[in-house]
Amino acid sequence: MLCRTETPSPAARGAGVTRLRHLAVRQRGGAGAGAGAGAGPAGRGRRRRPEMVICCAAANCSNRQGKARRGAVSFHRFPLKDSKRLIQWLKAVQRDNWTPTKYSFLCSEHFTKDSFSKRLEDRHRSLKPTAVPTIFQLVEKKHDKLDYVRSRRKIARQVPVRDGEAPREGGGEVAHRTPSPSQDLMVMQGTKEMEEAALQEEIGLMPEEEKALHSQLDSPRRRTLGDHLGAKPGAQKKPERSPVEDCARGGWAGSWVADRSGVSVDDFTPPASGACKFIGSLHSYSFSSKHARERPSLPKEQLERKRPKRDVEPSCSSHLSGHDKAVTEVSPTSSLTATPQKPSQGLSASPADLTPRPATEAVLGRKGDTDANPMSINEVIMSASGACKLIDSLHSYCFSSRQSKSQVCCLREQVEKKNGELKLLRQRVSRSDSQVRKLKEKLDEMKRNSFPYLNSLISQDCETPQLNPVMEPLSWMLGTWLSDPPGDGTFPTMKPFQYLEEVHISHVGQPMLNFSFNAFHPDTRKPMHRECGFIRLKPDTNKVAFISAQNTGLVEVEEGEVNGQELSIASHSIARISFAKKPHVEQITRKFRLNSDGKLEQTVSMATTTQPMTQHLHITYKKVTP
Ligand code: HEM
Repeated sequence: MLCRTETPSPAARGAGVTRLRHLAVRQRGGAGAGAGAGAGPAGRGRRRRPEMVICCAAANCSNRQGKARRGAVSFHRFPLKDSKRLIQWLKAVQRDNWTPTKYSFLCSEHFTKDSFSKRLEDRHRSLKPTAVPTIFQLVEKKHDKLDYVRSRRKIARQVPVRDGEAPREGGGEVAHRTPSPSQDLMVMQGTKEMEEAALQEEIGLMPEEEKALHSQLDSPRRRTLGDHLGAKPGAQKKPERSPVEDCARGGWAGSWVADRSGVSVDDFTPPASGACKFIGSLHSYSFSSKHARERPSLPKEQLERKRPKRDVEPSCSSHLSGHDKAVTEVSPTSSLTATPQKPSQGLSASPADLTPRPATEAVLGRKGDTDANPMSINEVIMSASGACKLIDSLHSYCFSSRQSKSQVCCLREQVEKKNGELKLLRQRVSRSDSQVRKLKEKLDEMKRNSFPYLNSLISQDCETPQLNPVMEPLSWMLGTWLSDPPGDGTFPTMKPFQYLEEVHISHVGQPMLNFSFNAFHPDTRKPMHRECGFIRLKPDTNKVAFISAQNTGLVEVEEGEVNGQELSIASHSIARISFAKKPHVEQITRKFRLNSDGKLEQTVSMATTTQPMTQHLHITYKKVTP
């Protein structure tokens, strides 16, 4: 008897043993199993299916299918996909080290009347979506495990093993199944890390109280999984908790139920399949809701494609292998009181209330389900125990998908970051270009305002025009010159003085030179004497005309000759303003010479009305522009 009563009173233990007898396997054609109690017309096919008897998982409750008047007691699945409500149920049940599976039921006696939404004509009851069991006869826990083990050992001796198969040591509940070594490996490896990661993620979102409950559920799973991982190779792995296991408390009867050896409490806690069960019961909620709800009828080929390629499958897959083998040998039309769900049903449907149904309906599915074809191996795997397997597949797929998405997100972030940086750079360059454009426009505007003539005329042709050939003999005078050293001023009527002077001699392509002489005080730099005018050459001669206007009101023309790099001229005509200061100048002579050191030298002499021709100025200039 696999029943785990919290308080194994003698009566309860006796009831448990009695219930265990109902676990006898009913396999058509199975020598070791008698005719199934529920075997009906549906059980006449070539394949065999296990029979199951629904029993209540509540402690100290012996209700099972068929015990009471039909319809008097209904059985209801644990809300495995509704983690909040599941926790409420588990709190109410108060079973230690126990995890409900899809084959775990509570009978209607643990619910108040208002927990049921309706009572169908066929006496099936339907729980309200929010229903939580509240009616329990809780008992003390002492001796629980010991009695439980005792009862189980007793049951194990009573349950036949597979047809023609010798009892095995350490076989676990599914004694009649013989997984192959490769199938055994499926429980040894898998997606434990994935499950743990996802588990932690989910638990991390839970309130502390829920975490504690999860921890309570998680603990045996880990221990058992670790034990199995450390098991010797080839040893039979604990199968997924099957209907038999879940019925251990209340009287499951399944064809694979047997325990040939002494078993421990762990045998009835989620074994290697625990991780999967846990996922199936709690953690799978999110994944199944995400994936299965969106794709409730995920084709098996698609599932196979999405399942990670590896030699072994995680968690409950080990016994699934054996289960697979066993199931393929049983009749597809065997009577099943609790119908294995197809993948779509198992994942998309909410934890369905399950009251005993006719065998035919159970095999074919719910009313209206016309899929009466025998299920394939994969379907069966995903049916009888395969919710976990399917969840694992989805889980793994989801996890790997998450990883891929994460990588994609990382890449996308990098690309976006690069794009962002590039965009900023473009903006900066654009701003720079714009600023340069604006500055240039502003500068042009200032030029137009400050030098309207240049802009309108001279600036249109900035290049210096070629010197007119007529002026070539005087080309050595071209340029800007600065006094170096300061000039010397003298005259008999005045004290000697010094002065600074800047000279510009240029041309604009015309047959003449333009000049300006600007004298400044050497100390104060204040402007002093200034004059400007033109120098012309008579074409094809060395005759030069010097035309000057001075700021003193004197206008004069000097003429002379250019010989080499020396120009000697003397006043030809002098005019002045009517109010010019006296003494008036009457004659002027000048001499320009380009010295060997590159300096320009000028000497000015004059005669006034009071003084004979006497040197007034002597100065040398250095050239400051080409
Ligand atoms: C060809 C050009 C120049 C002529 C024809 C000229 C003519 C004269 C004359 C007629 C006088 C008056 C002399 C007197 O009172 O007895 C004079 C004075 C003077 N000149 Fe010139 N001068 C010339 C260039 C310069 C230059 C380039 C300077 C430099 C700063 C200069 C500075 C002076 C000074 C300081 C005096 C004395 C005070 C004055 O009367 O203002 N002269 N000049």
